[in-house]
Amino acid sequence: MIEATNLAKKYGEKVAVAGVTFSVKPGQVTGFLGPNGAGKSTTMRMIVGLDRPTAGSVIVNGRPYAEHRDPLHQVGALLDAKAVHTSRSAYNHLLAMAATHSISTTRVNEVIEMTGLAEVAKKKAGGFSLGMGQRLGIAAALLGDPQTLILDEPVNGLDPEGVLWVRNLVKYLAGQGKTVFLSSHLMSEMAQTADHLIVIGRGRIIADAPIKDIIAGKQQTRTRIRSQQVSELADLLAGEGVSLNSSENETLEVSGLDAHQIARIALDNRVLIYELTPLNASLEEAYFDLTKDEVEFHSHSLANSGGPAPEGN
Ligand SMILES: Nc1ncnc2c1ncn2[C@@H]1O[C@H](COP(=O)(O)OP(=O)(O)OP(=O)(O)O)[C@@H](O)[C@H]1O
Repeated sequence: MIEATNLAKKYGEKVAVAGVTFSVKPGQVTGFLGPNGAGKSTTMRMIVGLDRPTAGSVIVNGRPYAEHRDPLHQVGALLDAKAVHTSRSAYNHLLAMAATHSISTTRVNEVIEMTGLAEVAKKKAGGFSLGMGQRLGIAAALLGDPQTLILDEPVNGLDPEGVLWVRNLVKYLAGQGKTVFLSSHLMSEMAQTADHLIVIGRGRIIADAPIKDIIAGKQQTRTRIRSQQVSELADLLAGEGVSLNSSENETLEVSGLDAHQIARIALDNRVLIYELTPLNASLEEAYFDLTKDEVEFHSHSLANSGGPAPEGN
């Protein structure tokens, strides 16, 4: 269990975290989402005592991280996968960690197996690919079989098999009653992994709810229609509160009317429809809705910038 109370961090005049109160509960996967610079890493770093709060407090499993006598058994964290001795092998890196925390060599071998590092364990970590580095960081986080796991962008750089593995691993650990807190920018992945979400923007919590409620909170559901008479149908459906979008031939996306209403109008007007699909709002849409005013670093659309620079110049 992680409990933050009015937790705040300023770097000089820059407010990175603006006094957040939340709890991350055991037995479920809690996702931590937010735009670049929103304060996710800073919050995670404060949880494990790597950054000192400017105000407020955070406790893990009942006490501040630094007050635990067996920290690796309490909290496993992956915060910066590059934070290893580059000249040490993965095996020796984990062995050194284990030795200073009374963890057996058997457990070192176990986490190496679990994370798929067996073949490269004796190689220098400095030569690892991004994905291998991530696996080593996850191995280190799991070393003490901790009650609470904090993973900052754990799937960054992992191949599809690795992404699936992390998803299954964190779900399994949550199922064992552990507390799992992870950040990711991959919405589809988060949607499949997390039970609960905390969304942060400009250092403030903007949502803290079960993921299904966050997706359901996206107000307008859309329906996709396919028909050879889309323009006729569009005229029939148009009205106040209805929005219509036709991006493909014979296809119309409608919001403001449900599938039943659309079917009724089509039938009454003898318009033949060959597809009528309610489109569930995605986490990505809900996320964009929630964070649209909170993005610090905006990208420019390709349409405005004239597209990407041509290659080879
Ligand atoms: N050591 C530091 N010194 C000064 N400012 C910092 C420092 N670390 C973070 N910040 C600033 O604090 C804010 C929050 O940063 P943080 O890294 O926590 O965001 P984040 O949500 O993890 O972003 P990202 O998704 O890009 O990793 C940003 O504006 C960042 O520039």
